[in-house]
Amino acid sequence: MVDRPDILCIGSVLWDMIGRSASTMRLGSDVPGRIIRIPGGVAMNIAMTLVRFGLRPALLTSLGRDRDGDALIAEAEDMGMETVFAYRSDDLPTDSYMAIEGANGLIAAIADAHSLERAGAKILRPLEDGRLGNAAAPWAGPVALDGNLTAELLREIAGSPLFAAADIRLAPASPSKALRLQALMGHPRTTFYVNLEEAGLLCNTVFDSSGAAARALVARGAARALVTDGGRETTEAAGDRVLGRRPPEVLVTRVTGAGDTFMAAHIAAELRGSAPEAALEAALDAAATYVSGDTPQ
Ligand SMILES: Nc1ncnc2c1ncn2[C@@H]1O[C@H](COP(=O)(O)OP(=O)(O)OP(=O)(O)O)[C@@H](O)[C@H]1O
Ligand SMILES: O=c1[nH]cc([C@@H]2O[C@H](CO)[C@@H](O)[C@H]2O)c(=O)[nH]1
Repeated sequence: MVDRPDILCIGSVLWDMIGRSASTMRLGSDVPGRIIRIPGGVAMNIAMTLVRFGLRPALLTSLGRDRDGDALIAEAEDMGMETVFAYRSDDLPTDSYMAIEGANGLIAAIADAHSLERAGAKILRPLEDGRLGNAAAPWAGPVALDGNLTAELLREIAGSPLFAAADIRLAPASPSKALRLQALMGHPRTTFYVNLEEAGLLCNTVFDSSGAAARALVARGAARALVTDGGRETTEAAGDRVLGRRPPEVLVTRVTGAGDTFMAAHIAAELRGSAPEAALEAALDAAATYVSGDTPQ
């Protein structure tokens, strides 16, 4: 018997290959550095952060029946995630992502999430075959949904009875995939977690504050939007309700992963029953602690 997970993480679970160099890099650079392979993909990154906040996430993703897939399953199990609902494909390989980071930041990255895209709705089977729900009694808990899914599958999810009772928390995968999230505009139970740039992409403009961005997302049909803006004010908007809070002032030692930390801490606080103000403050506190480097990565 499988215990009911606290939350479903739906989307990319893959291997990140990250090449890092202390040199400033440009097109054509060939420099010494380090290359590491770590679990990644937006759904996996969110799941890893949710585990840090004491939740047990289940992964709904596509993995090959290959060594890379087996190794990812083992890593996820070790971290305390539920992996039995992951779709294992006989013919599609496990996905991967490759990034080059220089002293001057991310130089370039390629996300090969083709297997996830080709698997399509197969990753959602546990939501309809009774293991996690079915059309008559759909999953009624939280779902972290990742913008690596194709726009077509996201549109299908938006109209599906399988998600009619779900509390959807949506996260973008990359600026180039931000527009895919538009499929969930108008969905009555979807919360968008985006930064200021992603909010601008979704609204086809450039915002100068999270308040303007969150209000604009709601005007475009988002049931709820949380817009972060680094060390500047974060805003939550839902219907007519707008809540803005400034993050605590801290000395920043790392930034990558701040958005995931904010989202996971906010979800965890709400699942504990916190009111909007307390949940937002808990998420900002957790993200501030994270960016100031007080917690292990
Ligand atoms: N300089 C900072 N001071 C305090 N908190 C910060 C700072 N930068 C980021 N944070 C915290 O992290 C949250 C998310 O930051 P940001 O808006 O940069 O997200 P992001 O761009 O999605 O991050 P990521 O680097 O993970 O992609 C902020 O709302 C804030 O709570
Ligand atoms: O298109 C995508 N780009 C990046 C990611 C993931 O985000 C992290 C980097 O920002 C990294 O873990 C990568 O796998 C993804 O899943 N899809």
